[in-house]
Amino acid sequence: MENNLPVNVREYQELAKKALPKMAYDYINGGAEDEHTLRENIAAYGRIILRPRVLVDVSKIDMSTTLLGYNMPSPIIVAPTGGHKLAHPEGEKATARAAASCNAIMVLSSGSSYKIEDVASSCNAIRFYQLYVYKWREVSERLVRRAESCGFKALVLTVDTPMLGRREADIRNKMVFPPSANLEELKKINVDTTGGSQLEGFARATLDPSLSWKDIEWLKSITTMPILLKGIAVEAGVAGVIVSNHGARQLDYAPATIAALEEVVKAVAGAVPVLVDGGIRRGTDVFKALALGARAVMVGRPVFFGLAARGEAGARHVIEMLNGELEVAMALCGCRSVGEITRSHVMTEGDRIRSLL
Ligand SMILES: Cc1cc2nc3c(=O)[nH]c(=O)nc-3n(C[C@H](O)[C@H](O)[C@H](O)COP(=O)(O)O)c2cc1C
Ligand SMILES: CC(C)CC(=O)C(=O)O
Repeated sequence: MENNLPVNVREYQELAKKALPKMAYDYINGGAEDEHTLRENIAAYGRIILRPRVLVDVSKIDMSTTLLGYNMPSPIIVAPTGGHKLAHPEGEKATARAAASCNAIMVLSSGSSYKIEDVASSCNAIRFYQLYVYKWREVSERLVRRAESCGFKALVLTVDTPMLGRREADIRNKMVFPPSANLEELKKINVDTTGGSQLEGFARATLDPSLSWKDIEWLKSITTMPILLKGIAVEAGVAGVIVSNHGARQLDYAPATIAALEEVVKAVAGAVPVLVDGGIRRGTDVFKALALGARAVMVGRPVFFGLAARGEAGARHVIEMLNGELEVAMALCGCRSVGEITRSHVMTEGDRIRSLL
């Protein structure tokens, strides 16, 4: 197999499907309800066309950028996804090493299989921590403090999950989530599993559905880390926003993220960086997101599939492939740096409709 490595993210997905038990694959791959948004997250990228420039000297391509003052060799970040032990016994430690070897920022999920401290000590890297707010604020507060003392550089507050979306495959499979090492103190909570998915029952029992704007102030009061809001379209005195629909796992019929990006970028008007995730499977997708105003992108399932198929090496290869594809896309579009990727390098559906009027 090592001589016959996958050449794109889709091939990793096929390998992951073969390697994983159905329950794990369905959990990772699935979306909410009709999975309309799940299909749209990808399809909407397909409707954006690139407009290349030629006869530009592209012998040197620089994909580097910055986020919150940190240098990144490329604008690709590993999105927070929970339960990496579902994919590999080394779980988030393997993912962290894969990201670190590419100098890519990884966002560690609140639902990680491994402890914050174990991931932090597994390798040296810039890491962010994704936070869920639990009904017991002190539980979240302790997580924030642990992440901060382990050297995590920013908090990614997920705001689209006051409760879990209805993932029907998980309900059918009676999905059981691997224990989250950081949430030991929530183990004793009574979880009602009559709905089918144990994860959904756990989320209902523990996540705080009252989370609202005022809680951003609370979070600021307990940490000096900058806060990025994930799953959102407005800004509230935070360090950045991430246009995300949680990989289409929460509200079905929410817009495809790439279709919502430009509007958010306009509203934020340069005050803070805007990131996007959901449906990125190609370097050209990253290029399109940057052209529409994203500072950086996050990828979720592709890295998870790489981890499932080939462990740390697979996760690393997925990041490398996406970087390589982005480099080719930039060269073939005549862009030598991310700063040279502009709005005029893409034609969206909206542009096409307007051009017909
Ligand atoms: C298996 C899985 C687990 C996830 N777990 C989390 C999580 O714990 N916290 C979170 O904020 N987002 C979570 N997400 C959402 C991702 O951070 C991200 O928004 C999404 O995966 C991006 O879409 P993509 O998978 O198409 O790249 C999860 C997504 C997947 C697929
Ligand atoms: C509830 C988390 C542990 C995982 C999550 O956010 C997800 O499955 O989308």
